[in-house]
Amino acid sequence: MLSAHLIRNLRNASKLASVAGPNADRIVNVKWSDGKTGEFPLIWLRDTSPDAATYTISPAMTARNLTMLEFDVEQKARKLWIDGDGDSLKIEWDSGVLSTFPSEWLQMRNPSDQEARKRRRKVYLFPEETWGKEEIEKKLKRFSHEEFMKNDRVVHDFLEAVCIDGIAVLKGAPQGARGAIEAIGDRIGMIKRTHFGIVFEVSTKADASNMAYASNGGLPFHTDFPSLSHPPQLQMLHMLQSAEEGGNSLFVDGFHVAEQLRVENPEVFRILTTHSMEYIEEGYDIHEINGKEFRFDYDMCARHKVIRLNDEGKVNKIQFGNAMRSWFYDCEPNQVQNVYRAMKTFTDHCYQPRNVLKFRLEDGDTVLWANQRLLHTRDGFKNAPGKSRTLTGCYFDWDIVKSRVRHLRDKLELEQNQPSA
Ligand SMILES: C[N+](C)(C)CCCC(=O)O
Ligand SMILES: O=C(O)CCC(=O)C(=O)O
Ligand SMILES: [Fe+2]
Repeated sequence: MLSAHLIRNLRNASKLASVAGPNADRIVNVKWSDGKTGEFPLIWLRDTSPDAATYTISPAMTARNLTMLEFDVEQKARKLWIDGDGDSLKIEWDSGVLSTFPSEWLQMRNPSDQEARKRRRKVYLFPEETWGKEEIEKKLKRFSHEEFMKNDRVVHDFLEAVCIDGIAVLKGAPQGARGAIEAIGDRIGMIKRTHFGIVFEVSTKADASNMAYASNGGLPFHTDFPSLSHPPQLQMLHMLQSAEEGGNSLFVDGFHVAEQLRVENPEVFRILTTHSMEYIEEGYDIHEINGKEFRFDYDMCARHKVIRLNDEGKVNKIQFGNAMRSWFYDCEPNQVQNVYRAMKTFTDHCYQPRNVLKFRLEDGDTVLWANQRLLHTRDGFKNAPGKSRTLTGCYFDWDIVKSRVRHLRDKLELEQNQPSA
């Protein structure tokens, strides 16, 4: 569904004035009464025609009925005309199918309108705004846990903040309430299960399966699970019992650090974006599933770059963790020293005070962040007598988180909502 706001804007816009073509490139040219124009590929108009023969649209599904196997990509139109006093474009196809395209439907999707294309790209929710310490301290968004649990708008705003800043905080769940992480997880959608279970507990334990469980010490900056080729994209931690002293949470925006290196140390940037590094994680974790203890043995191994770039050269993934880094470099021995220098410089940048966000999770606070973008850690801590610092945590993937944001934009009729079919 389209937001009332968007529909109003488009309705107010203008009427269709004329249609011409298709031309030799099979483009249909449309003009609106306010002078705007649109170039619509004929075959695209057939393929996306908003009619019941072309699409099945029900509350449970939006899907195209046409199959590519049977679809004639050279098909022609018998007749094209502007109908209803400029309200719609009508096309009668050779096959006999009749399509009706409302004026606002065409404006919204106009492939030759740069604004329409720009608006559509926002549907992927990739508006990352990278940050250093100063920026994030000003804009880090904190929401009330209680409001999050009962108000959909808060769920939307919280998750949207995570899309943009890569991190946001929920304050003040009922203290010591086990189950808070599951309840938040249910509000978001689906928790991503890993070899540490659905929900894990961070506390100092015997036979630790991870460095975070091994001592009250601090940890080095890391992303979780560099041992995986597809590590969870988001991580959440909820503080059940905070330490008496220390145990602060630290975050650094890996995308920001990567961009700094690109400018300030191009050789290090080159090595980290071209040389793959291997990570291993061998051991077992005992966790609970449906009230029963479950032992999972694993032998994880993955190889990837610390900084991964997409096809356009934009930084789109950070993965690094010193605890799981392996011994294998798969390069000539004389290159290894420089790989170490690069990892060292990357780490030094992560720790530079201009880059680090540090705060304390109080009992009942929760933080959700982008695990393939931010590196995180905690500093060492001292427990209050008879108490043990304890957090619970879980993971998510972007598809679920972003789906929730889009769904809420639709349900709450927010301005940013976009059409599906
Ligand atoms: C938080 N925990 C222990 C469930 C997983 C940590 C993964 C890592 O150290 O990379
Ligand atoms: O103890 C903490 O605050 C965080 C530990 C950690 O790195 C994790 O749970 O992934
Ligand atoms: Fe971690």
